[in-house]
Amino acid sequence: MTYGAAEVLRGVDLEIEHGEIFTLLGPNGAGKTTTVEILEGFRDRSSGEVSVLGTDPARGTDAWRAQLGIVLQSWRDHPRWSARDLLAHLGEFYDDPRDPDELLGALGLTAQAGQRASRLSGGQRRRLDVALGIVGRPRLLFLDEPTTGFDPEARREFHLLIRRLAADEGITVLLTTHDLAEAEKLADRTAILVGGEIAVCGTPSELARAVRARSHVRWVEDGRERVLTTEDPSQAAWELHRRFDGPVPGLEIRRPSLEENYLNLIGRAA
Ligand SMILES: Nc1ncnc2c1ncn2[C@@H]1O[C@H](COP(=O)(O)OP(=O)(O)OP(=O)(O)O)[C@@H](O)[C@H]1O
Repeated sequence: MTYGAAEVLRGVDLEIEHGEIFTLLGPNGAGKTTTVEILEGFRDRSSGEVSVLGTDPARGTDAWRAQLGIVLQSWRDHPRWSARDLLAHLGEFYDDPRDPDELLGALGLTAQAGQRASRLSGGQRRRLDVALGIVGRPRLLFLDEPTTGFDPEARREFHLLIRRLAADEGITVLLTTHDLAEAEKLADRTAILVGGEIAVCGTPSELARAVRARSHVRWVEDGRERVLTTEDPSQAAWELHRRFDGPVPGLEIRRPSLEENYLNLIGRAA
C-alpha cells in the first residue's frame, strides 16, 4: 500500500478464521489503521488482493457493509442523545437490529440507558461504542484501539465482553492495539506489524516463542562481575555450578519479559 510515493504496507498476508479474535499489534505508524481501513472498505489499496466475508472491500455493497461492525477510536455522534436513543437510531439502518435495552443489559449499561452519551465515563462510553458496533448483528467486528485509557478493571471487563461476543455469538473480531499484554490475554492469534510488514504472526505461545530473547547469566569470578548471554540459561548455570564445584558467587539469571522482547523486536525491525 502506498500513500503517494510512500510505501506503508508491504507483503501483508493474513487469513483470519470465522469466530476468531485476531489482534493487529504494533507501534505508532506501523500501518494498523491503514490495514483495517482497507479491510473495512474505507480506503482504496494501491495493490494486492483482499477478501472480507467473500467480497473485495473496494467493491463492497450495502448488504456486505451491513455485516460489519466498526468501532472507531472516537465517534462524533450527538452528545445530547441518550445511549438508548443512539442505539435505536442506528438500529433503524439494519434489517434485524438488536433491541437497545437488551443490548445495554448485555453490556452492563442498563443504569445508563437514559443518560446522555457525553456524560458516560470513558469505560462506559467504550462499551456503548461496542453496542453501537454490534446493534446490526455483524458477522465481523472491527475495534480500533478499544481500551486506550482504561483502568485495569475496565480493561479486564472489556476483554471478557469481547470473549463472550466471540464465543456466544460466533462474531469474528479484529482488534488493533499497541498493548502486547492485551494481545496476549485476548487474542486467539496476533500479527505484529512493524514498519508496514508482519514481523510475527501466531497464537500467544507462538508469539512468546518467536519474540523470546536471550537471557543474561551473571556471576562473580576473580572479584569481577561476569555476564553471559544465552538461550539456555539453565544449561549455563549447570556448567557454572560444576566449574565452581558448588554455589556460584553472585549468580543471577535474568530472563527478559515478553514486553522487553517485544520492544527489542520492534526496535530491531523498525
Ligand atoms: N492519509 C495518509 N496520507 C499519507 N500518509 C499516511 C496517511 N495515513 C497514514 N499515513 C502514514 O502511513 C503509515 C501507517 O499509518 P497508520 O495510521 O496505518 O499506522 P498505525 O499503526 O495505525 O499507527 P497508530 O498506532 O499511531 O494509530 C504512517 O507512516 C503514516 O504516517
